[in-house]
Amino acid sequence: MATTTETISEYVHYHDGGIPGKRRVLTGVDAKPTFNAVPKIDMQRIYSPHLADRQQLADEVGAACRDIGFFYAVNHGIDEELLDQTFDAVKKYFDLPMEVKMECHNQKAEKFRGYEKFLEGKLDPSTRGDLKEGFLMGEDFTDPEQKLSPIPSLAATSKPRNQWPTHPTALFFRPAIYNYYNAMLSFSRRLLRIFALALALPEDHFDTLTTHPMTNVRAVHYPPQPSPADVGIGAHTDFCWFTLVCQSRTTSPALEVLNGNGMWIPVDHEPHTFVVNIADFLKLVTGGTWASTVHRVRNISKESGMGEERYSMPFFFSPNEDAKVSVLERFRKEGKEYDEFVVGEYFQQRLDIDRTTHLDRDGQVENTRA
Ligand SMILES: O=C(O)CCC(=O)C(=O)O
Ligand SMILES: [Fe+2]
Repeated sequence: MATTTETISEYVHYHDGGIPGKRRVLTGVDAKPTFNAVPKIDMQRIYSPHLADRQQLADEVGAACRDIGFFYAVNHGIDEELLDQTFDAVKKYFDLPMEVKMECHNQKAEKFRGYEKFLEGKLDPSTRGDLKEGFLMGEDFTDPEQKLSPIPSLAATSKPRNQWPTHPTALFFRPAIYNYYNAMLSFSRRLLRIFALALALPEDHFDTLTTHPMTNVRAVHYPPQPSPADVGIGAHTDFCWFTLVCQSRTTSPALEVLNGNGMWIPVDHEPHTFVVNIADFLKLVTGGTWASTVHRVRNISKESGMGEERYSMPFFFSPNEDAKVSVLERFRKEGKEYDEFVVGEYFQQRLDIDRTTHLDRDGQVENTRA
């Protein structure tokens, strides 16, 4: 992908729903109407006691979810100091010696929770691997910080899932990540209600599906990439309901979003905002009306002479692991059958695919969805 994504290339390659896809690059008279920027949406109305305000916000959010699949959430109400402190903790964690980080190597955990080494992820098999290191945590009924009671139908959830460092120099990390996680979780629950309104559903429509949601924070460190052939994270769509990303400042934009003409649109750092993107489950329940848009990260700051380290903190939010979801009534076509699927099973399949698939350059599926 990184090697095939310039505008002179004929196709852009990516992973969509775990399936290799490609999109033709359309220029000149072939170009179709699509987005060329990611809009900023003022989220203050999410806290309004007036439904009319929340509905107005939902209308703006709905248009972005349909036309782009991405938007910046500004004025989101999450304490800016908390975000700065979390970034500080994340930088400090990645600066720790490798042996301290490797105590929690993600290969030791069932759901790849814990520390991921440089080049261990490889979303684009045409590269040498994702030029990033990360730390993944998520829902865990045994972590007291989450104040969750085990759900009888999910016996497995009472086993620990997260791995946390025990080395004295790394103990600061867990509380810092939990401060961020808890703030993001509350905000995400509110945002889901806005999504419901945007889909012309009652505000609480998704609440029963998200009583004990699947969630993840992934702290990521992208060093300046030495070569244009490298990629921080290969082109992909996310497999959750939606993602909120807080990104650190780099002079050159690093996060990029693929538009309908196969062009990469940069998503600059905007201080103290979140980049929100729709992911596969919301695309699925809306019958494809909302876009789970392909994106990637390249930390090209070295090329501009700056050589800045980049950090990001995606928060992934999904329905309950045992929730069954299908295409919403209003997006169904008459006479067509729709399968229901269990969220946790779909999630695990995607996790397995991401770990095992390699793009077969001859066998790719073309996908031209904007
Ligand atoms: O680092 C970023 O800005 C985005 C990361 C991302 O796309 C992901 O982790 O799925
Ligand atoms: Fe992503």
